[in-house]
Amino acid sequence: MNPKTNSTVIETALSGVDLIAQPLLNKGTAFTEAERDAFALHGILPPSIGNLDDQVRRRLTVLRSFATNFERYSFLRDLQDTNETLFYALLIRHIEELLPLVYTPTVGEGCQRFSEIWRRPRGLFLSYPNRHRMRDILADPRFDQVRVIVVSDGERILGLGDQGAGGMGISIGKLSLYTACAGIHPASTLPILLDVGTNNQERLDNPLYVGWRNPRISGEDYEAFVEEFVSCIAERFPNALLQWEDFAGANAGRLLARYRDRLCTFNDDIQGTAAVAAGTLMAAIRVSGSSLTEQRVVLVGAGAAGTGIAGLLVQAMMDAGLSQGEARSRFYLIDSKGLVAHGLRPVEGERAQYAQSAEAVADWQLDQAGRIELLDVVRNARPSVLIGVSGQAGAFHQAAVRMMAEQVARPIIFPLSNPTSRSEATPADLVAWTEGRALIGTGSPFPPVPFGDRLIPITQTNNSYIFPGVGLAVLAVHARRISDAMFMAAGRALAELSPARNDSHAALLPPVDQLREVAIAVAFEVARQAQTEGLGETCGDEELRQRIQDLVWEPVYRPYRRV
Ligand SMILES: O=C([O-])CC(=O)C(=O)O
Ligand SMILES: [Mg+2]
Repeated sequence: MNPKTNSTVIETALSGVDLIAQPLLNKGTAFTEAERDAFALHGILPPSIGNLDDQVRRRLTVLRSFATNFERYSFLRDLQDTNETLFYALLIRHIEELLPLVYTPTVGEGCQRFSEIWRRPRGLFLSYPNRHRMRDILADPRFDQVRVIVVSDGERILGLGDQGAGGMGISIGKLSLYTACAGIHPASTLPILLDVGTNNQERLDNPLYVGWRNPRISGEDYEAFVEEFVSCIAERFPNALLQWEDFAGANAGRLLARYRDRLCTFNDDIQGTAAVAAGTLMAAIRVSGSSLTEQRVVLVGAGAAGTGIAGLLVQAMMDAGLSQGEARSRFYLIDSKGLVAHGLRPVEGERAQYAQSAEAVADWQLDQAGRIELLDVVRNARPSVLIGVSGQAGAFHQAAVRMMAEQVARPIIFPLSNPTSRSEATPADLVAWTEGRALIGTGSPFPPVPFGDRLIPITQTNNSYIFPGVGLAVLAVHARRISDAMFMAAGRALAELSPARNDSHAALLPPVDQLREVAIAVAFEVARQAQTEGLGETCGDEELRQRIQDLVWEPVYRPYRRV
């Protein structure tokens, strides 16, 4: 194996079915006559010799013929495990059509039904019963080139909750985007699922379930297991990037805080979501003609993503001149117990920093349960920005959105929960309730919404605009750590690329088919920030551009030489 990044000739000792069985080396019908001679492939392959273009066309035709997106997802997963070059060529050339299959929303169903379609191993399952073998499992020389790892414990998959071992689907999907959007070589990526059991009774009762059939371990056992995992990763991959994905709220924040100074690591749901929300917000306020420091932000969902967004935006407001106290007072966090405010209820954890004071809400209306709900927050706080990371479909209800639209000319509304079924509101409703004035960003993709004689584009405000570029930056300058300022740089770089800069009717973020250009621009700014903070190797801008470019792997068939 060991194909070198973009090297022209690949040397391999494999031949015949062994060569074809390697997804990174397999070319299927595109093996040439000379290669069929040299690698003993005659007879194994049908006689017609094709090429990548033919293969992309053929697969696309088959893909489109399926009845459901889940079948398409499953077909693509199979293709990834049999011919990765073709998988990525297809994905990159048809990214707008395929991204929603490989990633949100369909990846959600892919995780829920993971056991049904499990066929070939991809990535690593590190299960609790195997905890003493972790070091040995990771020692496999197949992983020598690994530079980017995505790990999940499957407890909070998108807004779909605990999927146990099915969470592997999310680690695989995220890493596919590192390759599709940033050109990170597939051989340098490793999806990992920490299988610590599941509390999802449907999974536990399902005879097909492939995970460890046990309730989740928690407390000290869980902490010790994760500690062992991190120690093994730090030892085996001292220069790799470790991305935490879809851990449940309390674990997500705590693990990030514990490990962010020990290795090069970040949590995508906290920091990636925050950066894309901040970048899209900066683009939106330019359209609305207001400034960041004037915004009043209501956040529905006060878990790790919510406090991550608040944290980054508070910092951005402080960079723009507000004091910390002033900046924090602009935020209204709402969780399942209503507004997070002192005097009304116990307030603890990260969210306490953003709790409104008892005086500020003294004469606000409480509901029968003694809570302050969204409608009363909107009535009293008069927000200009409403962001949802709650996983609750319908949380942005008509009365609240209509009231917001009476109070501000261009309400900025981002229902960010995934997949589509968990979006806090549909863009069509938001457009209708605000007479087309809302500036909308959604976590999952939505089609444009017709309004009067125009079509309003709906911006997909998804982490995929951020993390691929962050990964590229880390590799380009061998970053040792990842700071919040690096995510701020990513958000700002993204805002600079907004099509709405030149046309206020355009989308807030570039279209999905420009994700590769976005990743390169984001990588450059993130890498420079790492250099400024002394967290990565320094070099001039020209060299940095070249380093980034040199990392970008293209899915094309390269010639092979037998060794
Ligand atoms: O995967 C996505 O689309 C965004 C994300 O991290 C999440 O919703 O957990
Ligand atoms: Mg996530």
